[in-house]
Amino acid sequence: MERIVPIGNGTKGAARRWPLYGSAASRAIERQAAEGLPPHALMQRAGQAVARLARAWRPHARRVLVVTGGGNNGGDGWLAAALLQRHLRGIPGASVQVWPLGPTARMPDDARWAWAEARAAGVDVIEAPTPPATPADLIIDAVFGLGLSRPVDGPARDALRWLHGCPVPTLCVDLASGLDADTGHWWIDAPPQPGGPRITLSLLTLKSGLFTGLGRACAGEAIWFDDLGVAPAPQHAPDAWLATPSRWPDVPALRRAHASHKGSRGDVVVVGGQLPSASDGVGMAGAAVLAARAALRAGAGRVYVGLLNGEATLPPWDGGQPALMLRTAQAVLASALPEQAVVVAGCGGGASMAEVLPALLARAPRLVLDADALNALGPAAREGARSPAAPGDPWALRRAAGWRTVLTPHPLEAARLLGTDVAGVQADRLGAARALAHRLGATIVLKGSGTVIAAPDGAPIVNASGDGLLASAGTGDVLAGLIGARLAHGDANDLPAAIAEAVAAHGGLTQRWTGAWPPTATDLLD
Ligand SMILES: NC(=O)C1=CN([C@@H]2O[C@H](COP(=O)(O)OP(=O)(O)OC[C@H]3O[C@@H](n4cnc5c(N)ncnc54)[C@H](O)[C@@H]3O)[C@@H](O)[C@H]2O)[C@@H](O)CC1
Repeated sequence: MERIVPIGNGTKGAARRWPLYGSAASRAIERQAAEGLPPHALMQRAGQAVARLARAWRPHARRVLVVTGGGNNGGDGWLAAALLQRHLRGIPGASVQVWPLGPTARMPDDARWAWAEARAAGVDVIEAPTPPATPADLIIDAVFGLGLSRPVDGPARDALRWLHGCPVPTLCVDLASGLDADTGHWWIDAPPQPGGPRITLSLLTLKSGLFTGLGRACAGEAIWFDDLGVAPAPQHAPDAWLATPSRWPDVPALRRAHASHKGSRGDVVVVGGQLPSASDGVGMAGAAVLAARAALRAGAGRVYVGLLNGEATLPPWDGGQPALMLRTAQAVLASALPEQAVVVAGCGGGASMAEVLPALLARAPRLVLDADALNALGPAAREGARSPAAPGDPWALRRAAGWRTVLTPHPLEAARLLGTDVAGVQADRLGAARALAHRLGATIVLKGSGTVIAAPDGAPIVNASGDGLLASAGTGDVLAGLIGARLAHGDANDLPAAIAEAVAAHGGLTQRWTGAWPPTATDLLD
């Protein structure tokens, strides 16, 4: 059994790249494993793993309440109840209660066997928890696991509303009941944020839905994994990969490179940051500066900022990072920078972005499109999807030239590009990122909890770092700058993997934060 998140520093699991599986692949792996094992062996191992983690996490819990559903997730719960009952037997005040939701008569074979074990061990079966509001020291949530793929209503929904609002420490078996294993969609109308301390133990496989969408919000402080002694066969291709913790930017490696110079670290130019015009007075230059500062901070050799809107006066320098080279976007376009540097386009670009985007699409072999660059290309990208071989289609030209294009949409920007809405994107983030990558022949970084990095080929990568502290203005600009710097370093051969390193490093910025107040985007770069 290993803890997957939060990611520890230097732990055994830290350097591993974890395969993620959805429900279909998990069931196929389970079927194959079960064929080579004695009856009920997997459920026995699952119940043992649950009981072991329960005891390790809450060693002093005396009153345990196990809430079970009618499938094999419930079976895991029944077996854990049996084992905990045996462990606590004879201890004054100890009790193990099971609250079955729904009839036990139609349970699958494994679960029926586990139910019989629990009854033989003498667990107390109850109809519903009675007040007080904290009926136990520990709750085990074993209602739904892989088997949930539709909304929950009726008594089960009421029970889950109670369970998820309960302040008692809760161990979720496989998945928090209500979470979709494939997508991280939440199937009940209760808040996904738990009412008390919570952890999740994923069994047999790590499910994709644990790490994106509402997965992390529902799973609690930690996600643990027990493979039940099963190694998936090669034919079971992962649906996604969990990103490894990032060692980038690798400061010791930069230190060792005695013979390097700023030119060998690569150039980044950020094009965006609309300056306020006399007519509208709206300026967004800070966004481009943030992206540029992030690129510089992450080790890019030279970083330029091409600000939009020539009417306004260009600030002479950035007082916070005087090493940045400020100029107008027109001056950038008049130079060879679009061809030679990694171009990060869009941060704070406003409506003016549309004027420079066609030139950047046509000229920049390494292009990161963020924010207003994405807004500027919305209809064009959709048009490209309908007729990808249309003459002059920049996407077809970029693909043919083997140029690198990275899009970093948040869910609303992705929804615009896909012609859907935010709910549609969030309901299946892996699918949305993959669809966009296929459509444009580009690499997509779909931001949000569990950022998804999807290329046209191969399984997507899901980022595991970061937390709610990233939900503030400017952090997206910082991410775009970090991706630019990562691509500027010459060794980004595996593009999605390289981008995943930048995304992981971005998430890691909040992990370092120890302040009493939430950080601003600028604070994260200090
Ligand atoms: N069979 C085994 O040996 C193993 C089973 N495992 C466990 O088994 C789980 C999968 O078991 P199942 O396939 O039985 O699925 P679940 O136990 O997740 O759910 C199936 C049950 O939920 C009901 N259900 C589904 N959606 C519902 C809804 N919206 N409203 C009300 N009821 C609903 C179904 O009618 C069925 O009774 C895994 O998540 C894992 O916890 C693992 O421990 C691996 C080993």
